[in-house]
Parts: sequence; C-alpha cells; structure tokens
Amino acid sequence: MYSNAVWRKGLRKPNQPAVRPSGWQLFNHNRLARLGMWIFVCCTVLACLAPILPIPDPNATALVHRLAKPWLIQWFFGDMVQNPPVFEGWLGTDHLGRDLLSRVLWGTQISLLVGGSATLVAALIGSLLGLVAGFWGGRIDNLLMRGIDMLMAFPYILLALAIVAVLGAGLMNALFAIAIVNIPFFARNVRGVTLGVVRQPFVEAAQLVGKNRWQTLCTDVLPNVMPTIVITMATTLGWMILETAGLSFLGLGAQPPQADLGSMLGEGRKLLFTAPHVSIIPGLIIFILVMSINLIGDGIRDVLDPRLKSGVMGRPAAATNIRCNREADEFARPEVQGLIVNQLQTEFQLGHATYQAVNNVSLTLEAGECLGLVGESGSGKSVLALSIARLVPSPPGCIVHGQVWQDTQDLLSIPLAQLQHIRGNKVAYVFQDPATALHPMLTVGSQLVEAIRAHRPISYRQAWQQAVNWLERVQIPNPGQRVHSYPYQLSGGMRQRVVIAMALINQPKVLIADEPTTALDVTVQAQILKLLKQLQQDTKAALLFITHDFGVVTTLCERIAVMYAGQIVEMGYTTDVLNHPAHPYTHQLIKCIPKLGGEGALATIDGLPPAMNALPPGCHFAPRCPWAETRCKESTMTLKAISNSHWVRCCKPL
Ligand SMILES: Nc1ncnc2c1ncn2[C@@H]1O[C@H](COP(=O)(O)OP(=O)(O)OP(=O)(O)O)[C@@H](O)[C@H]1O
Repeated sequence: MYSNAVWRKGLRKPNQPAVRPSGWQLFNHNRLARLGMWIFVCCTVLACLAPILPIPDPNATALVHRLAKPWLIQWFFGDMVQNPPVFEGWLGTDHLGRDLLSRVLWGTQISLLVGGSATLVAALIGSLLGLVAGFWGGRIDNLLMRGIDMLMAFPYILLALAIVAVLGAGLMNALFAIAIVNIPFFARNVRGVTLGVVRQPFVEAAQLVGKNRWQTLCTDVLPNVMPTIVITMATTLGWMILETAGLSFLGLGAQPPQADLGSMLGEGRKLLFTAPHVSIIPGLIIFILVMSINLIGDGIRDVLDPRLKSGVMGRPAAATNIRCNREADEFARPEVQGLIVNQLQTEFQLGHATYQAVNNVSLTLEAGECLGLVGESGSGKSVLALSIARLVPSPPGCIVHGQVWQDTQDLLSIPLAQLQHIRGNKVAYVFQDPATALHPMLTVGSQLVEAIRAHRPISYRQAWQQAVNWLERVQIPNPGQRVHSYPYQLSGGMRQRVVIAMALINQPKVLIADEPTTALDVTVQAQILKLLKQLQQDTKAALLFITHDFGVVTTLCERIAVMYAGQIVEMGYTTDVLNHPAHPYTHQLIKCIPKLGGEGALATIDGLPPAMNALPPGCHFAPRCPWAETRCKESTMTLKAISNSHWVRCCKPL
C-alpha cells in the first residue's frame, strides 16, 4: 500500500496518468540503497578530488610529527592546559609522519580503481565464458566448466597469492590476480542463469524467426542474463576492494611508498596498541566503502527486478493487504455453510495508476452448490477468486472494500495465522496449470501428506495411506506406485487429478477451481469434470468454477455469474441465463460460442474491454453495446432482480 509519504515523494499523485516508476524512482524507494549511494558518491568524489585538495603530499615524511593523533581526538580527549591540541592533520600522521588524511584519500582512489577494474575484467571474461558454456552446451560447456572447476578447486586466496608470486608483487599484478580468481564466480552464476533462459520457449521462437546462434545469444539471452551480471558486479565490487586490500596488507599489492587502503592497514598493524588510529582509519574506510557498495547492489537489484519495474514498490505479503474502512454495524454477521462475498473490491496500484480489477462484487454459494463464473479474458474472474482466499499478490494488489464470509468468519478480517489454517483446509483452490501448482522436486505422495499434516495431527504413515486412497479416489491407475512419482512423470490429466485430490483431501467447505481443465483435451476434460462434480457432491463443498466454456458451465453448474470489467453483470440459474440472457454482454458472449460444423465467420463482440484504470462512466459495456442509450453512459448501474433468481446490471435488459 502506498503511504502518504510515498505520494509526497512524487511516486504517485492522485489522478495522474499511468506511468511506470523509473529506475531512479525504484532505486530511490530503497532507503538504505540511497544512503549507500550518498556515502559512496561522497567517498569517490573526495578521492577523485585528492590531487586538487589543499592536502600535503601523501608520501612526504616528517619524522618530527610521527604518530600524531587525529586533531579532533587530541582536542576532545586532550588536557587543554598541559597539552593544547597541535594541528598536524585532521586524521593525524603515521609512523613516518605522513599525513593520514592525504594517504587515505589517495589510497581510496587506488583501491576503488583497482577493485573496479578487477570487477570489470572478471565480469567481462567470466560472463562471456558462462554465456557461451550455458548457451552452446555439450563439449564446449564441458571444456569451459572443467577449466573453471580447476580454478575453483584452489582456495581463492592461495590462488591469488600464487598468481602474484608468479607475476611479481605490485598493484597491476594484484589486479590481474583478483580478476582471475573471481572469473569462476561470474562464469558459474551466468552459466546457471543462461541454462534456465535457453530452455524458455521464446529462445526457440527467436531461432524459428531465422536468427543465428550469436544473434539469439545477444538479443534474446543476454538481456535476460544482464540483471544477474549487473547485480553480481555490484555485490562483487566490495569484495574485490577487500581482496585488493588483503593482498596489499600482505605486501603483495601496492608497494611503498604508494598507499592503498590495504597497505595502510598492513603498516598500521604493528602500531595497533601504540597508535591505533593508523590502522583503524583505513579499516573504517574499507568497511564504509564495502557496506555502501553492498547497499547500492541491493538498490540495483530493485531497479532490475521486472516485478518491481512493473510498478510494485515492495515484495508480496503472505496475504493480500486489506484497506477497508470497516464500521462495526455496517454488515450483519451471516450464518453460512458455503460462502458469501459481499461488495468486494480489489485494486492494483501500478505506478501512478489504480486498476479496479474487482468492482463491488457480491455473490452467495450454498454448501454443495456449483456457481460458474464466466467472462472475457481480463474481466477479473481470477482476481475475484484469489481475493476470496486473500492470495492476490500484495503489493500491487489490495482489497479496498467488502467481506468474504465463511462459517461466520469474515476471511478479510481474521489474522494471518487463522487464515493460514483456513486455506487448504476449509477453502481450497485448484489452479489452472497443475505443472506449476505442484512442487517439481517432491513426489506427489509427499505433497499430499504435507497438505494433510498441515491441518491435521496424524502420523506420516496414516497420512501416506490417505494420500494413496485419494489417488485411487481421483482415478489414478496403480495409486500405490504412482504415489512415489514426481510431477514430471505424470501426464497433464494425472497431474490435474493430483491437484484436485490435494484440494479436496481435507474436505474443504469451499472449493475454487480456476479453469482447471483448460490445458486438457476434451476426453480428459470430461473425465476430470465428472470426477470434480462427483467429489464435490460427496464432500458437499461449495464450488466456484471459473471457465470460458459455456458447455462446461451447463454440465457442471446450477448457477452462473457473468463478469465484465470487474463487475458481475448477470447472475441466475444456468438454464435461465443461457436460454434468456438479459444483459447485452451475456447475449453477445453466447453468440460468440462456435457451433460444430457451423458456417461463416466466427462471431465476435465489437470493440475491446475497457482498461481497468480508465473505466467508462455509467455502464462499462455501453461503448460496445448495440442497444446503448444516452442514459446508459450517464447513470450508475446496479445489479437489479428481474425475477426471484435472476439479476442483471442493465437499465434496459433484453
Ligand atoms: N499481479 C497483477 N498485477 C497487476 N495487475 C494484475 C495482476 N493480476 C491481474 N491483474 C489485472 O487484473 C485484471 C483482471 O485479471 P484476471 O486475471 O482476474 O482476469 P481473468 O478474467 O481471470 O482473465 P483470464 O480469463 O484470461 O484468466 C486484468 O486487467 C489484469 O491485468
């Protein structure tokens, strides 16, 4: 949810057009990243200005002033009468009387330069190796990865020491050593991500378009791997600075009298007890630099996260945020066996725009009843179903009004722990795609056991037996063996049966099925629907069935609700609504159903559904309605009863 503070910062102002947050806004939203950036910029600017600042030569020695304490410390802790503070530099001097402020500034410059260059070299070579290995696979992958494995087999600091020993001590050689040591880190990371990306269908599609391998690599794979490379670079830079400091500390990096933060730390080590400031100051600067770079890395990750880029400014919560203004006496507490949804309103906040995905929806579902929810794509069916279980990703989603009653409990008012007890137990969900709903690394048996034991205190053995029984109940052949299968070993139809078993295993009071058979062929679809109906009647669950298919609604659902632009526009008994549609939208939708062997072009509804962030006034369907009048576009439409069991949101029902 956006706070007023966010509005004030200019991320979102009321009535502004839909604009996605810019990269800078996303970065700026992460306060710690902002702090890190300011610290890093200050350190870098000061280090860059070292040549023109009025500070002494960093290598000029003055033995008379050796080991002078920082001026502020002298002033603060000194005995003003006997030892008045003597100004010998803001940060004091080292064992040769060299000005520490000057050395720290010059040293920071060198550390940043070496760390940054090593990061660039390692990122460039490592990413290229990772990309090529992951994309080409086979022998090339084998060859490159075995080389990388050999590099990784050495403890990295030993390897860096060995490289510097071969090349000779010095900053440039330390840079190469650190870069080489970090190449495997980039190569492994990038290869892993590339392997995931090359298996995506869009990469195959790019090759079908006629792109050659290099073009596909550069235009399709690389942009998807880039966020990983950038984030790894941001997090590695701090690490590289530390490693440079480590080598210099051991006397293998910067050579005297040249200063970098590591060599200063090394020099100060011997004076840790007599003049601690000589080592504490460079140590502190290393700490501040590395911390600030890591914080910036977090901010960059936010900028590159596609979900955040799409307008969300935070990670999703375990349950959808509720922003309702609840007045105690506004609604009576109903006694329900099934489900009552009352004036539900769900919004998405994307950048400056508010999308009203579910707009004032009310419906009732009795125990053992099946209600079909139909409507064009994007009409808000899934968001309505997800809102009932408070599963809408939040942010950007937020429930702004309404109640969802189940067993005298308003699911929108109860605490998360209580809701988690209800999800999967009293309210269950069957998702559209069983392949993504099932855990790919666990057997179906252990997933079913997990579903049971999350809500019932029974032994693993008992739960396992129930899992086998349920697989039999959903007509999976040879359940005793299939219970040990992984999801990838099952067909699409079998996977969907497992998902249905998982949803019904705790005998829920409410079952929500979101297009559970869309991905299946007609024969399997018919079997699954029959099974679902039978199990629903056995368990007396109230079933909310989302579909595009009127045929399915006719066979499965006693009642139907038609959704358009986030609202229910018509609701009633399936036979009434399908035989005598009263809303022009339902009428047009039914006309679009293709007829087997029918001739001529397929019917469509003229125009497009409205954007959810710019809904037209009055009836939202009016701009596409052939019967619309001026009053349709002006007056607000409410759902009105045209008979005891048939409601329609139209001022001129057909
Ligand atoms: N996570 C999300 N972030 C932003 N907007 C979303 C999100 N999920 C859904 N929406 C928007 O909410 C609106 C309703 O989407 P919903 O998925 O409920 O449609 P639907 O009727 O179920 O469509 P379909 O039949 O294609 O599944 C759409 O405009 C969609 O863009």
